[in-house]
Amino acid sequence: MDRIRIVGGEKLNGTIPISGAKNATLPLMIASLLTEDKLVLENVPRLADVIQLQRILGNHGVDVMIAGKRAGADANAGRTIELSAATIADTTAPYELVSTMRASFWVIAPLVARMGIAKVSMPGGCAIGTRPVDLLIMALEKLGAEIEIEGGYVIARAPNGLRGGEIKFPKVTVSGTHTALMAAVLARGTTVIDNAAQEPEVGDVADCLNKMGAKVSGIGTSRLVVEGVARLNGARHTVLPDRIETGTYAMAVAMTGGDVLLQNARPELLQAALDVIAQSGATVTTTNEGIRITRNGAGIKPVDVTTAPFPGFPTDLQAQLMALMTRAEGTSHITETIFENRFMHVQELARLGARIQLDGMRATIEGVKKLKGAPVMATDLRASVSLVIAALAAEGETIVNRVYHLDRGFEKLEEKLGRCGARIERISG
Ligand SMILES: CC(=O)N[C@H]1[C@@H](OP(=O)(O)OP(=O)(O)OC[C@H]2O[C@@H](n3ccc(=O)[nH]c3=O)[C@H](O)[C@@H]2O)O[C@H](CO)[C@@H](O)[C@@H]1O
Ligand SMILES: C=C(OP(=O)(O)O)C(=O)O
Repeated sequence: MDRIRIVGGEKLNGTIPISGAKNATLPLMIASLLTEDKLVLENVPRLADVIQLQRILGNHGVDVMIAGKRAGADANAGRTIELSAATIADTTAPYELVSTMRASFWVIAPLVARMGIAKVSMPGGCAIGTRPVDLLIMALEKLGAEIEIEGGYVIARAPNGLRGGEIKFPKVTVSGTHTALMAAVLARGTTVIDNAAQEPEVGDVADCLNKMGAKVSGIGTSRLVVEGVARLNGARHTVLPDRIETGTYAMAVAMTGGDVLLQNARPELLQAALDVIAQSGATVTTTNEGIRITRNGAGIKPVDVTTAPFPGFPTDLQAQLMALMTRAEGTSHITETIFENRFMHVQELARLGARIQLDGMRATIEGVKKLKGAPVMATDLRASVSLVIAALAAEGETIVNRVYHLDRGFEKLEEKLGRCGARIERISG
């Protein structure tokens, strides 16, 4: 199993190119199931999750080509992928494939919308809470699907097709909104999705669906209106930049000090996080090329932050911010409101010398003068990268175990940080 070795203490200086967003790429790939024509996606990050989803879609009969080559021939070949679901070979998504990644459950919506039936294993994904799918099921039922749960599978049936309906989510859910959207685009009549997630990745998927001939309005707001159409066509779409990768590297620079341009990053995708980074004492500047983060000399200031759905501070940056606050000059508070068990990084950060107390969903972080390297274990995607951030500022060597978590969502992490002066390497095997 690969590990990452970091020797802390170096400032970061240089340029980090920001990849396409994982959390947009996955539902965009799944949207290919909605049409017989070719969907071409550009700026696709080469990540373990993307490769796993290629396998899952392949199982349904989707032909996936990467920059002109067949999927699997050269996983690192290109950032343009072509997905062609001319025929759907299989409407079942088996446990072995779905259990590793939560987003793969979302195939349920396009499959039932196009084929009238889908049988999908209950999902896996990051261990950050119970992560139920009741609201996804509710959305499908509102559009006329009949749902049965059997042997760990959700079976959705709509032999006569889905019909438009009113969906009001009792809480903001990204997965629920993706599911509702992908089901509604091929339903007969109008669907209204209230309290829809406004996360930029949802907007990106809705934009792509419209390029495919869907009629979605209200994009970027909490009320989406979808006029169903009989069929969708192919399209070409460029995945938006990854705001979580952007925020992660911004916090890494705020942690180590230095001066880094986050190339292709778009500030409007993470304004709440950039505001917090600025409050912490780093300078955030928007340039034509992206976002520049600098911290030279000034100490890290404590902050008080609560995670919230977009446009609030994202839960996917909570662990990284906590790592940054371990070195703040004073006491910080971070409250997690989205996932009930997203504090797995706390005990690992403690191995490096962090002082963090948990009281339910609220963490109190007392900044320390020094962190010291240690062996640590990655527990989930964002928790793992928080350990990298802490290690970059820790004295001596840190070994991060279970790096496969990082590989799910951070493309070329060692290379991107290494080019900016970090002492970081992957130890294979
Ligand atoms: C692949 C992907 O895009 N993952 C992101 C997505 O996850 P994901 O789409 O799974 O997160 P949701 O927005 O759906 O979940 C938000 C909250 O709603 C709850 N809930 C959700 C569905 C449901 O049927 N019932 C229910 O109670 C969840 O347990 C959670 O407490 O959005 C999260 C919140 O921004 C991010 O942290 C994840 O990185
Ligand atoms: C939690 C995440 O992913 P997933 O929803 O796939 O578990 C994430 O991207 O931070």
